[in-house]
Amino acid sequence: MEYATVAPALVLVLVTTVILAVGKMGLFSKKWDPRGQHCFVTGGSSGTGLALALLLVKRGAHVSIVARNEGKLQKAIAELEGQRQSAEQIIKSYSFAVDSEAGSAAALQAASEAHGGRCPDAFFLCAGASRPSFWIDQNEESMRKDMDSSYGAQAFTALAATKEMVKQGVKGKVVFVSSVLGYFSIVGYSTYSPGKFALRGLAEALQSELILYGIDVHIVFPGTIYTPGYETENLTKPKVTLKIEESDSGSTPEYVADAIFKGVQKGKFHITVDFLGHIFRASSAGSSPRNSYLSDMFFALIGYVRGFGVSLRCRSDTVQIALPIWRLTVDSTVRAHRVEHEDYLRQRGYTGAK
Ligand SMILES: NC(=O)C1=CN([C@@H]2O[C@H](COP(=O)(O)OP(=O)(O)OC[C@H]3O[C@@H](n4cnc5c(N)ncnc54)[C@H](OP(=O)(O)O)[C@@H]3O)[C@@H](O)[C@H]2O)C=CC1
Ligand SMILES: CCCCCCCCCCCCCCCC(=O)[C@@H](N)CO
Repeated sequence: MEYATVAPALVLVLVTTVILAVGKMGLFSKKWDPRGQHCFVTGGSSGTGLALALLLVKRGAHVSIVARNEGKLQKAIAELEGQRQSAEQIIKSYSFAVDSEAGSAAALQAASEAHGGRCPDAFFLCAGASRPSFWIDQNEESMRKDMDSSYGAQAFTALAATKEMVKQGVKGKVVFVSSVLGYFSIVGYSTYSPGKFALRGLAEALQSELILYGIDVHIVFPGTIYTPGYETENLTKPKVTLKIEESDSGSTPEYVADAIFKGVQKGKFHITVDFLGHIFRASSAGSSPRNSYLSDMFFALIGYVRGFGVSLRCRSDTVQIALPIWRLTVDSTVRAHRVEHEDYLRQRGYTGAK
């Protein structure tokens, strides 16, 4: 191609990139301030939800936490009270199961009553649970149940919240908490990942549709978080799943809460909290709204090299190139587990004795 035709094209690409990048920096937009706002946090009695509720209380927000277990809620409220910034702050807990529209609407109504009937300004949907186990052990009931605790525990609250915000003309925020397992998956998560992927689908539809009402939508994709929920899931997690997860260094709930808050403040749509998350976000973004075109390009490049690593597998199983080859090592870890798994299948009566 002639220099005369390539040069203008390159300049055009460069100018467009700079315009998009500067536009996304949000230099001229005002950051969200939770002070005096009513924040509704589901799953606020434990782990990430509790850390987020604490952060919001420290920043002067009115906070309502929702979860099922009353004892855990009371303990959390004592912690939140300890961080109160002013006597005016309304800090309350509500015991409801939020994996149905009725439960979510009832929780929302109860929380609104403390504010003269006005619905909350921001919804942080942290409720959820995972129960890692082999696919072979599932049945229709367990699949539906796990879809309820991954997808339903957030989707129905989003529905109830949207209806109320629209009715009252509140231009609020809805923040979903998915997982990096909403971008990819591994052995053991066949009933959890689908719900976390589904949350992405829902968030993308709502990011578009709720523009109609001036409601902002965000979705978070954290890796391992050291929480009570994580401790519980590890009690039954297949060994091979634990092994693969060793390569994820994990984060504290406080670190994740801080990253969620900053992401929301900056108006990011897909919020990832660590390097691992950034790579998976950039390499599975498709045509989802982007945060930063420049840094996404960098992370996507690493993602691309990862793709290259996977294609090498066709020729040899032994090629090893640091990080890009991660996916390869996952498959070989699973393959190495086959012999042990055959015993498992026999013990459970799935296959006959040899
Ligand atoms: N920990 C991790 O490694 C990761 C977690 N995540 C996601 O982050 C979110 C928070 O997890 P984590 O920080 O570990 O929190 P925990 O598992 O420690 O706590 C979960 C909270 O959600 C509440 N909850 C669960 N189901 C319901 C329900 N149906 N109705 C109402 N409340 C409910 C629990 O209270 P109660 O049981 O009393 O109702 C509790 O307050 C979840 O959505 C999880 O999937 C994402 C990536 C990694
Ligand atoms: C590009 C190469 C990077 C290499 C490192 C990748 C390691 C990923 C391992 C899997 C992490 C699983 C996190 C689960 C979080 C979660 O949602 C559950 N704890 C359920 O609560």
